[in-house]
Amino acid sequence: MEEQKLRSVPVLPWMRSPVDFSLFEECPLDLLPFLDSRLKVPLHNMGISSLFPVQVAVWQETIGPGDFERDLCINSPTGSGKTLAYALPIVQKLSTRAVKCLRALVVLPTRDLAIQVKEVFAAIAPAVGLSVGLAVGQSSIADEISELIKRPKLEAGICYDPEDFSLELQSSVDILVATPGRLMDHINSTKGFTLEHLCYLVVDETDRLLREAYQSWLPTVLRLTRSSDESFYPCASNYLPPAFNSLKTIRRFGVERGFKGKPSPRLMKMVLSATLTQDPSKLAQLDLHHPLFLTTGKRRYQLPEKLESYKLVCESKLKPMYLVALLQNIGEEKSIVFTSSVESTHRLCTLLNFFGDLQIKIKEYSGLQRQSVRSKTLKAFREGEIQVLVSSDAMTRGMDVEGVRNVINYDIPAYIKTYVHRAGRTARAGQSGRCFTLLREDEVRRLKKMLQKADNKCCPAYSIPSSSIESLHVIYTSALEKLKETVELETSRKRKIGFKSSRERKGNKTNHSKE
Ligand SMILES: Nc1ncnc2c1ncn2[C@@H]1O[C@H](COP(=O)(O)OP(=O)(O)OP(=O)(O)O)[C@@H](O)[C@H]1O
Repeated sequence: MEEQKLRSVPVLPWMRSPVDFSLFEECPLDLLPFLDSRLKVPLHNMGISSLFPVQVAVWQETIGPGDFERDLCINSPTGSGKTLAYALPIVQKLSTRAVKCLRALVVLPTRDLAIQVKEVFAAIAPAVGLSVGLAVGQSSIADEISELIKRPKLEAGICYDPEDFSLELQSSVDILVATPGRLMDHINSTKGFTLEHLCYLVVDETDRLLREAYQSWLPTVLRLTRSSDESFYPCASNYLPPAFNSLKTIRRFGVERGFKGKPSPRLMKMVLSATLTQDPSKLAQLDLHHPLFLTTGKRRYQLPEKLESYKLVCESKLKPMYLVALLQNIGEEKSIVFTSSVESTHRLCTLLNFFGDLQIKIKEYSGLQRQSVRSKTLKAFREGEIQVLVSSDAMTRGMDVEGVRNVINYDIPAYIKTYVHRAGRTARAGQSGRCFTLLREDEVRRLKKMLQKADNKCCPAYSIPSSSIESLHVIYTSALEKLKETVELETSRKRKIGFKSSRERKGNKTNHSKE
C-alpha cells in the first residue's frame, strides 16, 4: 500500500502506459536519422556530439516514425537536456520553411529562464536560416516590437493608407521565446503580432506555468491557434486578397496526424517538467491532442543519477556556523545556498559577508532585487567571479550554470518538488554533484519521507567537527552584531523612503485638487 502511494499511479489512462526513455541509449549525431547536416556544426560548437536519451526519444516521436502525430508530455529529470530535446526537432522541422512567420512559441515562467532557452535556439537556428526572438520585458516594449515585427520600407513622398500598412506588417522571427506577461502584452497590443501561423507550442516548466493564470495566457493562445472553419475549406484561400497569400500557412489535416477522416489540431504541443503534474484537471487546460507520455524509471520524481544527498543535523541557533564550516570545507567550488524566503536570503547573505576571512565571494540572488542586479550577479556567477550564491527560490527551477558542484538547503524545502528542482542545479548533464540539507533533529524524519518519494533512500549524515564550530564563535558573535546594525539601518532607511513617498503622494493629491 505504502509502495503504491509512493509510486502514485496516474489517473489518466495515457499516463499509465508511458514511453520509458531510460531504456534508450545516447545516439551519436552522425547516426541520428534525418538530421539536417547544417545543424552539425553548431551542435559540435556547443560541445554536443551525441543526443541524450530524452532527446533521442523526442526525436523519434517528432522527426522519426512518430512524426508528431501526438502531443508530447515529457517528465524528465533536471539537467537531462530537455531544452535541446524540444529545440532541435523544432528547428529541424522549420528548416525547410519558405516564408518567414511566427511558427513556434516557447513559454517559460521567468525572464532568466527564457533568456537561457533563447540562447540555445539562437545557437542552432541561424544555421538553417531561422530567426529567434525574445519577449520577456528585458527591453522596452518599443524595442521588443522592432525586433519582432518587420515594417515595410516606405518610399518618401507617398501617402499610405494605414489599413494597407498594417496588412504589410510581418514577423521578423520564426521562433519566439516568451514569458506569459510579455506574450499577452504583444497579443493584446502589438500591431502585426499574430499566432495565426503557429505550428509548435512548448510549455516548459509546465507545472509551474499551470499553477498561476498569468492573465489567462494559455486559454488565449489556444483560442487564437484553434483551426478555424477555413481549414476545412482550403480552396477558400483562392478568394482571399493577394496580400494574405504570402503569409498563408498550409494547415495539417487529421490524416497527417494519424486520425483518418477527423480534422486534427495543427498546433503541435510539447509540455515538459522534471516534476510534471499528473492532475487531470490541470493537464486538461492544455487541451492535448492524443498525448503521449515520456518519462523515466518508476518513481514520479527522479533525482540526477550522480547526485549525492547529505544531511547536516544541528540546532537552529548554530545553523549559520555550520553553514560557514561547510563552505570552508567546500572551498572554491561553485555552490548555491537556498533559503525559504527573500528576506532570509538577504539576511543570510549579509551575515556571511561579515565573516571576514572566508576567502570566497558570496552574493545574493533573489526576487527582491531588480532584474538588472540579478542578471549581473548571474553573469558573474557563470564566469566564476562569484563562488557562492545565496538564493531564494528564484533560482530553483531550470537555471543551468556550468560547474555548480554543491547545492545547500539552508532551510529544508517544504515539498519534494522543491527539493528536486533545487538539487537539480547541480549534477547536470551526467556530471556529479552534492546536495546538503541543514536541519534540526526533529526534521530528520520529514526529510527521509520526502526523499523516499524520489527513490533516494540514502542520505548519510555529513559531519563537521565540533572544533570547527567552536573556532567560529567569536567571529560569529561580531558578525551578528554587525547584521543587527545593518538591519536597523535598512529598516529606518525604508521607513524614511516610505514616509517621503507618502508625503509626495499627499502633495500630488493637493496639486491635483488645485487643478
Ligand atoms: N546532448 C548533450 N550533450 C552534452 N551536453 C548536453 C546535451 N544536451 C544538453 N546538454 C547540456 O546539459 C545541460 C542541461 O540541459 P538543460 O538545461 O536542457 O536541462 P533540463 O533537463 O532542462 O534541466 P531542468 O529541469 O533543470 O531545467 C546544459 O548545460 C546543456 O548544455
